[in-house]
Amino acid sequence: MDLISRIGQHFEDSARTKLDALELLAAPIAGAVETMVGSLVNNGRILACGNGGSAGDAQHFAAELVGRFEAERQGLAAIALTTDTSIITAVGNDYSFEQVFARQVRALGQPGDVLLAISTSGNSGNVIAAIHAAHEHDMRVVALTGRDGGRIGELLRDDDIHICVPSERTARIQETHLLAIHCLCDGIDCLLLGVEE
Ligand SMILES: O=C(CO)[C@@H](O)[C@H](O)[C@H](O)[C@H](O)COP(=O)(O)O
Ligand SMILES: [Zn+2]
Repeated sequence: MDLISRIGQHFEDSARTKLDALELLAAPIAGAVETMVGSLVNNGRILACGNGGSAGDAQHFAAELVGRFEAERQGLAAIALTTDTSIITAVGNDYSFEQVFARQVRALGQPGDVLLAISTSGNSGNVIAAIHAAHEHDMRVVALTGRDGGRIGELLRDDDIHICVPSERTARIQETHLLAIHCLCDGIDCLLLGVEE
């Protein structure tokens, strides 16, 4: 396949994955918006974590809450647990890489806060450990996963929210995660500000 055809295939696959996911994901995304707004209006914070491309997604989400998405509003309390290389290297070096997010959840998380846990496989050990830490702190979890949801899908509680992209391909799952993140940002603004457009 030549490059132009490959690129066309990526565009088509990406668009199809997103459209196919709509029916399955609209309700959990809406539920996640309500969960996050419920936390934010009660002085809660959203902590976000993930590895690789999902670390970028965690930071993207936090930037749009602390900064802004499309509407002008006050900054909202979100922290990406992926950005402080001193914390990540110290915890990874002194404890284990599995603890790099959990340690931060235990240090920063308060009851009523929300953990946004992002993993395309649903099997990353440090994201799983962060979910356990969040549960210990009476935090609810919004999990963005893919494939069959992996181990994360099995450990979520009834009041957590699972947004599981029905695809087997990491790139497609990540692309749909970004769409879901923008839906979260838009929904949060909509509920907080009554933004219609
Ligand atoms: O962005 C990509 C692949 O598209 C990679 O950086 C990817 O995020 C990394 O391999 C992650 O370690 C995968 O972890 P996960 O999504 O399975 O939790
Ligand atoms: Zn990627």
